[in-house]
Amino acid sequence: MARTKFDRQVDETAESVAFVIGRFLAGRPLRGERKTDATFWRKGTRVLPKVVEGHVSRSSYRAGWQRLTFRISGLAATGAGGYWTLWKNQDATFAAVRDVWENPDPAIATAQTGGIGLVSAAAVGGAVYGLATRKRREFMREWVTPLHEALAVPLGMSELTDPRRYLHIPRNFSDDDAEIRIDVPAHMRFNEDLVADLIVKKLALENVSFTWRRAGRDTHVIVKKRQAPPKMLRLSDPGVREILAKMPESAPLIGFGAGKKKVSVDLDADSPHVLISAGTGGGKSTILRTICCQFIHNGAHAYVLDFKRISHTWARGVPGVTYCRDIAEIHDALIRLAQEGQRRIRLAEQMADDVLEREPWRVGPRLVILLEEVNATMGQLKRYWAKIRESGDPKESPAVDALAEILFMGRQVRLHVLLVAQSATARAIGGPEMRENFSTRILVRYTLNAWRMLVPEVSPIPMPSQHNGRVQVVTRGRAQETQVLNLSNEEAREWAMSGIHSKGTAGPSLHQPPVPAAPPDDFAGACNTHAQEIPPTPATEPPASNRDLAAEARSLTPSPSPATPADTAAAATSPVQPAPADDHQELGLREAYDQHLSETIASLAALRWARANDPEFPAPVGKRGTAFLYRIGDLKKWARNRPRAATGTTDLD
Ligand SMILES: Nc1ncnc2c1ncn2[C@@H]1O[C@H](COP(=O)(O)OP(=O)(O)OP(=O)(O)O)[C@@H](O)[C@H]1O
Repeated sequence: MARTKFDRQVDETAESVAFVIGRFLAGRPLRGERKTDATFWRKGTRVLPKVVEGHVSRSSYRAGWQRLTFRISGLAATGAGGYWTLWKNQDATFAAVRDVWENPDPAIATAQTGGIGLVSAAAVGGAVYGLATRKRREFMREWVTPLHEALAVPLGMSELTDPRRYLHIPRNFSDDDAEIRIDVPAHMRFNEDLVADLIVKKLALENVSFTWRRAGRDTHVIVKKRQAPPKMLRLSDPGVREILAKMPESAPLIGFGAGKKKVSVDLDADSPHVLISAGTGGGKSTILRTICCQFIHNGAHAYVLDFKRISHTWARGVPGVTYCRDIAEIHDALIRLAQEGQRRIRLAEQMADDVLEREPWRVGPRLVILLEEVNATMGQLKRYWAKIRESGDPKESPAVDALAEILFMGRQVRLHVLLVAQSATARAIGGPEMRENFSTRILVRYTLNAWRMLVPEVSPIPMPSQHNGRVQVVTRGRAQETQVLNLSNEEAREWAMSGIHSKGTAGPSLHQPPVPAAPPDDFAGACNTHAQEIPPTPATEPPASNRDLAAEARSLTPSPSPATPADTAAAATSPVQPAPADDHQELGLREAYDQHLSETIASLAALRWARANDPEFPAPVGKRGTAFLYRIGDLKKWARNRPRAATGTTDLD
């Protein structure tokens, strides 16, 4: 008997139903098409090469038994639910349906209220979920997905494969004992070296080992750190003190990299300035302490511009350190330092190139400026200037300009800024071009945005480590993971004081003493009478350089001054000398400063600051227009008698 079309359709349908049931029970995809290499017992790790487009759902990676369990549970739950509502409680169900049918308004109102509640809950839940998974998404976007995109083709895998299925990368993969596992296809058609190279480059790894397993079905590679920097580095560790002592004068040790490799920053060879970017508690003060005490040990002079006032207690009273705590001091110090830089440039211009090359110390001793919390300090400097500036003064803070000027000065002037920023935005450091002046950058617990902004030339971004003291030191376009030498306050102090400055002499300050007769623009000459000579720096700095130390001998901070011979003479003679005739002159503050006080007071800004803040400041004796007039004799007397810094340190404590 001939089969009708209907019979054939029945057969085909029965066959399809049988297949679906078979697939259902076998835990295979119900549509029949296998998309991944998952089997009944094993989860899938990758999409099959024949699948070239379309979405591959998560369930496609599940093992057959998992799918079967899921399906049976689903069926059982549906069956039980149906039985409960439609069979066991059928009267109640029908009554409820009838009520809704006859009087739908309450049900609609409940649904509306419930809907609004549900939508609100979903929105809040979505926002919370978004925040909670932000780090994971960033991790996928920055490291896992790019690695997958690089590896899929070389490994002969479909690019549709979900990277999480075969790239097992822990979130803390930069930790010393972290282990990365990558499941690779069992076929032998890929190049191990190429794959290893891609992994190193895409995850920005250093010093890692690869352990391949190609035999059998569980084929994978394990990537682990072969050599990591030490977990902790202290001065008391064997050999560290000796290494520190042998470091070149221009290149203090920052710490150790992988394999105990010394990591240092050479201010003469690499970059004259160093940028340190770290969040609070990231170890900024430790890094500065470590670097700075080595410079002082070797004869440099440090200017600690510490708006927070207590970041570097180790440096208090250390010879060769000028500690500027309040904003007026920082303002003045920056201006003076820029002036000193200009003086050095002029001096360098007069020297033959080869002399400058051979004897760089001739321009003066190394001056290291520690600028803490640049973001906050820049803001304070601007506000301070807005408060003290008078009509006719430039709008921009001269101290901010002075910092920019110092940063642009070359390494020949031996003025170095160690600049610390919690978030070193281009604006905070004076514009994006300023970033170029820091060819050495130290980043700690950075965000990806901070890295992109500060180190755009190094990509991919190394995973930041949470380990205390673990930083990335970037020089010449290369990032080195480094464990920073952790010196305690006492050790840093001891190291700073055990070097050149320990030879019984105090370091100079930026103070200009109240002695007359120095030409106003001769910074060095003006200070010679005040500065104490620093003993020669062994090997690196011949004695000749020290004569220039007078150049720095101006203080911006008031504190009682021990009597140097010059000071004593000035102090002894000044009060008893009869006031010259012009002491009766009445002048505005600017004229008074320009004509009479520029030798005594660090800057016009300092004079204005004193007027606003010092209760001893002389009262005006008249007015010209809107400007107050002061008696010159009064101002000179006040300038002579005001408290000022001790020679060698401007530490107020
Ligand atoms: N090199 C290091 N080795 C070991 N631990 C370190 C190191 N550097 C910093 N730490 C740890 O981190 C802590 C904070 O360091 P530090 O005070 O230098 O950070 P900071 O960024 O200056 O902090 P803040 O912003 O609060 O001033 C230290 O007390 C120490 O425990």
